[in-house]
Amino acid sequence: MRLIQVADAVRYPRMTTEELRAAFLVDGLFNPGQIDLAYIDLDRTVVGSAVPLASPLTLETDPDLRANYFTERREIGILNIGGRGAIHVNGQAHVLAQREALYIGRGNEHISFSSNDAANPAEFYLLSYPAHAVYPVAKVDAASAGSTVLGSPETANHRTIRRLIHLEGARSCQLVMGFTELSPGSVWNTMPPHTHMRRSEVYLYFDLPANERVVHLMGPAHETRHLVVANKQLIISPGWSIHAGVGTASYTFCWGMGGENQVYSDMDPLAIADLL
Ligand SMILES: O=C(O)C(=O)C[C@H](O)C(=O)CO
Ligand SMILES: [Zn+2]
Repeated sequence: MRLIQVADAVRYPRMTTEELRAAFLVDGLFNPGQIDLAYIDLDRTVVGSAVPLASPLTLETDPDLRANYFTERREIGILNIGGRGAIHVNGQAHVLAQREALYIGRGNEHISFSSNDAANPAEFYLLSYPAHAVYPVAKVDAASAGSTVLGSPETANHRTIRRLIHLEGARSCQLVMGFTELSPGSVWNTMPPHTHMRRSEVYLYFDLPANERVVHLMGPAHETRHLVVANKQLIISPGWSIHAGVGTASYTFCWGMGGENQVYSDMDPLAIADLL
């Protein structure tokens, strides 16, 4: 498992583009026929992907976790961004269509992934944090997701936020997870921006055409930087950083958070005019 060491707010202003990308951007996920995992030293986040082809893939523990099995002390949120597939938890199959999610709580020893059609494989995105208690395995489909429409076409930020794992939905210890769909013609996410020192956040950008990019903004309001992000790349956002972006085309992104407060609306809002 790769280890990613995130930079702090003091070191961050002097970092080069290459250093910023190494500390805050994760790529190389979603390899066909593989499970890929990365451990981030911020809120002990594990991100990963599973793309099963003809044979199922089993989620093994990793020596770095010093755990007998992956969810011995962890919970996982999983969003399928590919074709139809199934997640098998202790022998029970949970079928997930595209954009459906599964919460797996602590204490589930046997987890594997399969695709219905190897030619159009499921692409499971995994986001995991330590868990202190057991919450039940729960599937979340589009109909049961909480949704909020924000922004407007005039400001190119019209979008639908879909909350999958949260206080009023599938319950968890610290994970809060969902995805945001940009409406056709809208390209801005999370603008005006916010921070939340109580939680770090991870953004996985997807459904972005191969030659298009998202210019992701990070940093404290008075010291912003950008990261140019391609499809299926992921951004790590510490509590002190804004997380917003503008695409050269519409896209979708999965957001997920870990920390000590699961209230989605617990944000410290910033005005656009505060940004430097
Ligand atoms: O477009 C948005 O606005 C978002 O999706 C915001 C994220 O959900 C977020 O930052 C939650 O803290
Ligand atoms: Zn946020």
